[in-house]
Amino acid sequence: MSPILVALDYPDSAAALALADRLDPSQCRLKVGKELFTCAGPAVLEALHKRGFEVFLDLKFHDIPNTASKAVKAAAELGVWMVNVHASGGRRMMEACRGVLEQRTGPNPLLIAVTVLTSMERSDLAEIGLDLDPLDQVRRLAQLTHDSGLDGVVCSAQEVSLLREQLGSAFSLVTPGIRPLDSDKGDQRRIVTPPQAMAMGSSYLVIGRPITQAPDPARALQAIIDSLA
Ligand SMILES: O=C(O)c1cc(=O)[nH]c(=O)n1[C@@H]1O[C@H](COP(=O)(O)O)[C@@H](O)[C@H]1O
Repeated sequence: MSPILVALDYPDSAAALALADRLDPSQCRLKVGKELFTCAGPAVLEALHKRGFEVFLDLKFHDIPNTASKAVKAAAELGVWMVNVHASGGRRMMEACRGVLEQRTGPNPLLIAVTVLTSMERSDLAEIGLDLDPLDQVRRLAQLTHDSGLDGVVCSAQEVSLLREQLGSAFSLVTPGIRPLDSDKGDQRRIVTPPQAMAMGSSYLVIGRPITQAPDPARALQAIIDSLA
């Protein structure tokens, strides 16, 4: 199994399943985010599970502890492999989310927290009142996530080597903002190529448009996997 999580950012389940049918569940996992889940709901997860894929449900819960933790529990009951929250929801929110999973019997998803979105750079942080380098905020939120007992964080691969030193090898580092050299940056800002991201210590690479918008997505995925060898 490769470390690649393909982001199924599609407006309906037909388009998402058409792509899934061109991919091999032994080669990648799939990510279902806000757009697809809002239009297609839990049925699309069931359809992907039936095809043998493990799914990262990326809804980035960010709410009061009671609400966020109940949403995490509902996600766990859908049988997903990974689920996420925003670390900026704070320690009590993250501990409550971990707590509901500990109370369940049966398999639990990996629970990870988004630090600073990979679409943000220093000037974006300044506008929301955080006058600091994204790296410093990522390190702070990753430490808080770790201390709250979660399994890992979402960050840019640009931050991965320092986080590995800070938090050790067992902590999952999930990195979007991945761009092969020949692909468009789009709205992403803190980007890294797939081989660099792996070399720096990413656990998983989240890749959307460089695969889904390619003329032949299965080939684009294979080329990225080959580039990691
Ligand atoms: O949590 C995420 O997956 C995520 C966090 C983040 O900081 N940046 C980020 O791009 N993502 C997601 O990763 C995917 C990246 O897609 P592409 O930019 O098309 O490769 C999208 O589905 C985003 O929602």
